Amino acid sequence: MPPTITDNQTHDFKAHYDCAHRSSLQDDETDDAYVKRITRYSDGTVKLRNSNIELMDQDILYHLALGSESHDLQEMFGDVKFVCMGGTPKRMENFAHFIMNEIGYKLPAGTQLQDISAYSYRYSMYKVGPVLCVSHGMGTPSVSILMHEMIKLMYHAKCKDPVFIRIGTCGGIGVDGGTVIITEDALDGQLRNSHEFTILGKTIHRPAKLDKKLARELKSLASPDDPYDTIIGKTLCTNDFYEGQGRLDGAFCDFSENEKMAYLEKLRENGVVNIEMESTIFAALTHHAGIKAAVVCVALLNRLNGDQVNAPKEVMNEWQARPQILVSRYIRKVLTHNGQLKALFGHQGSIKSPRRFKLVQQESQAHE
Ligand SMILES: O=P(O)(O)O[C@H]1O[C@H](CO)[C@@H](O)[C@H]1O
Ligand SMILES: O=c1cc[nH]c(=O)[nH]1
Repeated sequence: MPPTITDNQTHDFKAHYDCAHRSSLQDDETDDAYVKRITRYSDGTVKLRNSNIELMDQDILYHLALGSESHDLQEMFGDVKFVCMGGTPKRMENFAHFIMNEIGYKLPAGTQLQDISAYSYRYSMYKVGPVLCVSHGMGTPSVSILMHEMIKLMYHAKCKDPVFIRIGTCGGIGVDGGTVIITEDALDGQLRNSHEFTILGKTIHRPAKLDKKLARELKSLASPDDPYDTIIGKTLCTNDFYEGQGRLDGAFCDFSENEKMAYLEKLRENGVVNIEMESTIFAALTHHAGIKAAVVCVALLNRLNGDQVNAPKEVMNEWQARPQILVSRYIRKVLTHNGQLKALFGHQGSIKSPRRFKLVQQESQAHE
């Protein structure tokens, strides 16, 4: 059973979590080995931490418009290695076109990229060989629902060791608009490195841990030739864009500009470099599922200078391509290392290709 923590214990959740968790370990078992044992079969395919699912005749992934009986999920998704997520359907469609070009993937003759989840009218999903590109909407509830269904999809499809990456936007703290930020630790509104869940009326916390090695690997793929900075730092995850992020320009505001600035300075002193709205739930659920994950966002503004997102549309489109370029370098690197890029797609190429993004994006917009 996961640890249960009551309200007055939340300050001590880490000790409590560690204690409950340690009691499940077998002799001499490390934490990593324990998580691997309960979340992976011996061949690396995803194992669910919920035995109810195995007992069901069928599992309907309602918000994806897919089902374990209505679709051959293993045939459709069994080769997926990377699940890339971001807020908007358009961003993920653009990314699908971009990554298709980057890995040289060819769709079967006469076919086009299609939104697999179109009939859910909730999320959009595109598949480009081993890469799934999925929109997750805004905020915790939307991401949480998607994550449950994506993790179950990985299980039904028998995917081996998938990597999940959120490709997002954020407000920077002391960093210029256009800076790419890789999350080191995701913090909640009270600066705790966990996500708070209310389950059966009880408050529990799950650690919001991302894969540090993956974060460093992504950082190493930033090129000195990139005309922007790529940094690693802590990310604050809030439940709101306006008051929740200390903005003065919401429909309501009961704090002063001085109070706002003192709060943002406090965040900065705590190593927070950006604010967005999905990182803790994304980190907590991937960690709980034993899935390697990262969050890469681009800052749309420096919150120390203001609240309004007012960069021109073309500038913002170019900024939003930056995390996608970094993630595509990573995907190419992994596929190249596994010999898959050449074997699957007969294509090697270079892993640094920011200029190509614009072309692919323009082509995809021309198809709208
Ligand atoms: O750009 P995406 O990934 O949608 O994410 C960010 O943008 C939204 C707010 O504008 C929030 O969901 C925040 O996390
Ligand atoms: O300031 C910002 C910009 C994008 N997304 C956020 O959540 N906050």
